[in-house]
Amino acid sequence: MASSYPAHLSSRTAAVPRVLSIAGTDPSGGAGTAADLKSITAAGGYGMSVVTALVAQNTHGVRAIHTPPTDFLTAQLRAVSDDVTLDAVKTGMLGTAETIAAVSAWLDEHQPQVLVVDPVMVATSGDRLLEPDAEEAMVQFCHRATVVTPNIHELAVLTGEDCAQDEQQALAQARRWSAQTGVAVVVKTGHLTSRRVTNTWMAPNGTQTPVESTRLDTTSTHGTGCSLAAALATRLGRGDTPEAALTWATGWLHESIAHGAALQVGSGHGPVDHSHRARRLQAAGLATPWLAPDTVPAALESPEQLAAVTVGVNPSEPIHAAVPPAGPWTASLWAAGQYITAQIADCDFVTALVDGTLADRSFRFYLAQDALYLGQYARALAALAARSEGLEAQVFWAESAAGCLKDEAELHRTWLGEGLETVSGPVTRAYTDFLVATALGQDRVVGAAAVLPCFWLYAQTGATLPEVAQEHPYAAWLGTYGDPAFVTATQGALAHVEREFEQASPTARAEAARAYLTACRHELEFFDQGLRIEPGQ
Ligand SMILES: Nc1ncnc2c1ncn2[C@@H]1O[C@H](COP(=O)(O)OP(=O)(O)OP(=O)(O)O)[C@@H](O)[C@H]1O
Ligand SMILES: Cc1ncc(COP(=O)(O)O)c(N)n1
Repeated sequence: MASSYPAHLSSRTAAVPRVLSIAGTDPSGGAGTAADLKSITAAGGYGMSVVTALVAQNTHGVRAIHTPPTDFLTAQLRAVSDDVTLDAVKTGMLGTAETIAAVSAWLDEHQPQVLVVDPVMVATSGDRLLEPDAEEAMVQFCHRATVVTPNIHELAVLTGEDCAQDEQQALAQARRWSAQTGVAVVVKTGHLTSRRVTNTWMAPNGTQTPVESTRLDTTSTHGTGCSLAAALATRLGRGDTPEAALTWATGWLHESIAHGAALQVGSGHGPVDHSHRARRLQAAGLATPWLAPDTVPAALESPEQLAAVTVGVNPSEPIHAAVPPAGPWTASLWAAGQYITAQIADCDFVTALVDGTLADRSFRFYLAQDALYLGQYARALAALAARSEGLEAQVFWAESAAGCLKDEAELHRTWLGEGLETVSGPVTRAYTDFLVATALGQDRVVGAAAVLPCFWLYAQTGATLPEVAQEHPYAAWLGTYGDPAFVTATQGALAHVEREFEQASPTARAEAARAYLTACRHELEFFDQGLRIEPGQ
């Protein structure tokens, strides 16, 4: 693949690439220049915009198009290029043959290193955005591109063939056209009906790099083509390889589409949420302490005092514990931690795992971190065994530690194979360091409370998972949650924590409650980290 890509591109890196969008407007903010600028920003670039046409449109469709004189278009283009070095240019709606000619004339003098052409012809609403007599000019214009991003209808126009009926036909059309023109094509199957949506980078030498994602059942797809092309231009302008750039753009767009409906913008085909990832990562990066100093009283005399602790927003209905508490102390731990149990059940990672839309890379990262986690969790359990006095407790924690190490080995054997990630991410490391330090260095009740959420919340997740079809991509993994031996182990852990609480001092109990709530939060972070990795690196 690298051999089919101009060498100067893969050797360049621009920290914040300067990216120009040349496109039409959408005052409702979902497509055109608005989508491009949001996408360029989301992809890590500095966005600039030259307007080809003013389009009166919203989520229902186009009402009117006003095309400013081409002289004015040229003036805009020159104003930018006289002053700013461009790392990438993306074109969208060009509208008329005159506009295409003006942009072509400017490109003759300012050929950028990356030119992504989205050959916009017809909007999602069915409205034409390119005059019919400009189609041939658009086809010729595409020859200038580094890569073109047609949907299957536009690909048919480019190639002069009938619209592809399936992905193989689309790939074959793109392969022929790319070989003839020397221009790469991103073949998009968004307009087909298969469960997977694949964006494939087709290089002129016929090399194909497919990037898979899952089809989302949503009407929030206004501007998806614009957004994909603008994000792709930005990542290429940054110096990413085509594979890395397309993987990033596809993964980011998937998240943006998935959360588009929540924006509640318009009543037609709504926009995608370009900023969802940025907002999510910003929230994940906040350094606010998880527990305010006075959340848990300094001493806990009774379980009722603990049950009354409120950390976050509790669910309106109390959550039923699939593995019941072993007594009043563990019942009050459950009550105090419900706000986080609810968040785990609703978190994006678990939701995507269950509906099958989780990216394979995120899943594999999670598994690798899980194996690393188990190796350290076993140490925390072994520390509890070493510090326990009664034989039964000693055997229970030691057997749990051994069970963990067996599970870790099994994870490697069955799921991970050789040569996968062997370094703990910061989220895993923070959790395991906390567990090991607590189990070794604090009162035993505190260590026992800290290791409990891993038993209890995992068992809860397992018990509340819906049945999934056999062809579900993660069916086999989801099946492992149902292991009855794990429920028995959780019951054992609950019984020991209950006993430790009964025997502990009020101040040690308070510390143990804090450790339990902190570990619950670590559980949430542990799932969520799978969505914080950078795709396409
Ligand atoms: N329902 C969906 N589920 C998941 N991803 C989607 C969906 N619809 C679109 N996409 C993503 O958006 C990309 C572009 O969408 P599409 O194939 O519809 O292009 P387009 O027709 O050029 O877009 P537009 O209609 O905005 O001009 C797809 O390649 C895919 O990555
Ligand atoms: C200015 C402009 N450019 C492109 C599109 C295509 O986007 P979609 O097909 O999603 O409506 C659009 N509607 N408006």
